Amino acid sequence: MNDIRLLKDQQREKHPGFDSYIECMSRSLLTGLATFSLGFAGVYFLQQIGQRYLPYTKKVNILVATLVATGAAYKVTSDRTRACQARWMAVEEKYSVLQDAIEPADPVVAACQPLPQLHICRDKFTDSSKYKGGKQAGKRYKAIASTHDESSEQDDEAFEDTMNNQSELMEDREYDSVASSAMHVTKQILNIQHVAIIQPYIKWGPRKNPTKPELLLQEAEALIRSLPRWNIELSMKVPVETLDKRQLFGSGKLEELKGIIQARQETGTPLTCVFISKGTLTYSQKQTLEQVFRLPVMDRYSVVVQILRLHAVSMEAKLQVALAELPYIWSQVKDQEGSAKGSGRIFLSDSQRQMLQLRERKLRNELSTIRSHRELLRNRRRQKNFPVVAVVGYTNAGKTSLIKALTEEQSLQPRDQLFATLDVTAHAGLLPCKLEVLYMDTVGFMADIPTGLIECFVATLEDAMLADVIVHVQDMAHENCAEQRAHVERTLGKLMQSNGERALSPDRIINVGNKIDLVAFPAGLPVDCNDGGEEQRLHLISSRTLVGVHELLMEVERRVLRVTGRQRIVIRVPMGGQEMAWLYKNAAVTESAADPKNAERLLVSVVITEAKLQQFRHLFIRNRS
Ligand SMILES: Nc1nc2c(ncn2[C@@H]2O[C@H](COP(=O)(O)OP(=O)(O)OP(=O)(O)O)[C@@H](O)[C@H]2O)c(=O)[nH]1
Ligand SMILES: [Mg+2]
Repeated sequence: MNDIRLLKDQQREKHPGFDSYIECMSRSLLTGLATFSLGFAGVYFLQQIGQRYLPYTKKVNILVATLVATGAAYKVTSDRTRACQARWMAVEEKYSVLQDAIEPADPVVAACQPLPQLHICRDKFTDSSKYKGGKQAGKRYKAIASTHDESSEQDDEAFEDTMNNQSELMEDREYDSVASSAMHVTKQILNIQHVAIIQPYIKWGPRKNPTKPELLLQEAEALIRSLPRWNIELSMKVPVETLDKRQLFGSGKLEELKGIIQARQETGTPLTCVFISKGTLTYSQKQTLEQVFRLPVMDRYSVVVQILRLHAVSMEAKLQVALAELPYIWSQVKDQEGSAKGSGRIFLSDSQRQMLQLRERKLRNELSTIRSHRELLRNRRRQKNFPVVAVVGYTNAGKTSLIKALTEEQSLQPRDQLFATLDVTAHAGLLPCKLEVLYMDTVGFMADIPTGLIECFVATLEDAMLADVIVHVQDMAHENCAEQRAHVERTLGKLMQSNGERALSPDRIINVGNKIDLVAFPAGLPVDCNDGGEEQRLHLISSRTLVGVHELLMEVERRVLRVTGRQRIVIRVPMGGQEMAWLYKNAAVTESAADPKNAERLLVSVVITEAKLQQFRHLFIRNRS
């Protein structure tokens, strides 16, 4: 059964008109069958009447009726089948015309190998809703998130319905062809890619990047390695005067690069695309470079989109990626229109523009529905009074690994890939005092990612910004640790400001230096990573070997209790009284033992907020006295 489905999917992939063909053929067969039945019934009926006047037997009647009905059915079916074929061809033709209209007109570029298509199924997350980490974790999270009332279940059902509608947006062939032509990204990445990476960098001047070109190149390589089956065949850094030139590189440099790529094509594995590690290439830069290299050219934006598409598991992440693609396509359209020496060919037809506008509206609507659901979940969490600890940091710093170490949730799968986590997910964990907290895993930050791309993910960080405590994970083994830290702090600060959230007080932030197992201590520790007061102290840990994780857990407990105004106290309560039930409901009971001085009383250790403690006093202690 699966094979048939796979075969059908392959046909659909190859022939856009496949669906209409199948539909048409089924209808022809049904019409043939109906004609046969009607024809048979009609002729048989006439023959029955004629029998009165003609000397035919019943057998002859049936024979004649069958012959006439078969003839009629054959005629109708063959006519309809021909119509079917014509329609199929028309749909195929329409798609090929559409492709021609948006593919580069240059025959050389058109002859470039198409980008690969990979069917990759990832299952890092257990569910498309707001938690990950296996059945058990799912259950725990659901228990935490749910208020057990009917209205919340109805909300969830309505939400599920909305989710089903959203899949339509994901299956839009017209959009897919526009996106693949504008960004060279494909919906399914199938084949092996052989990539040449070129890292342009400004050698001097005010626009020089503070990060060393070697590190920029390393990051570009890490981006490509995040795509399975994409192989790096060549990688080089190229100095440029400015990143805005029409052909990006000077003419001499361009010739040199062309020579290197050509030589490579003739001797080694043929390249399938060139990745220019610049945020966004303008339309004319891309056109020029594609013509020179005779290969499809991708920029950081389109490579990141490809990675995001691969890692987006939940519907929210998929919608966000879909929305993140639109600014890029529009910017290419704008560039092409603005370019005086444009080829004169229209990049997008009017109907395609309308389609993009409509798509954007729909995506925004769907996302706002999801966000209100997220807010609902957040409110439920607040009602339940669980402290929330958000884990943030540069991509690949080890956020997911740290949560795995803190919660011992085995099903979490950290991966050595950039943007492996694309959903904000919650994971329950216990502090040493037995207080339950929720750790939020978040999307990683990255420098030199165009704002349009990241903006769509900002909303997912809302949970992080509203968290009680923020754990900022830094990769100590990365050469660029200090710059990465500064980038995360800058971005977080900006996000807080633009959202009007409470300021990011140092009290709420715990700085964690991860991967110390990879660092030769102490020389490997960047000097500026450990300055600042006690609050900004860097907690050195290894999520892999678990060194320092317990101490970090103690620190998380200390901060959570302080920031949320909770305290650990021991209360003496009567055995079997209302007090105990009240405490279980309103505080975290961490231990209870019989009171050695009074057999009728219990000593209960609780973690409780000041407000709840006042309430307890008011309800029970004052009444007693
Ligand atoms: N040696 C070592 N490797 C680590 C440590 N922590 C994480 N890693 C590795 O670093 C890689 C990235 O880990 P993740 O936990 O997925 O990182 P992340 O920050 O969640 O990454 P994104 O979700 O992609 O932003 C994985 O290969 C981990 O195994 C550590 O303490 N030591
Ligand atoms: Mg992660």
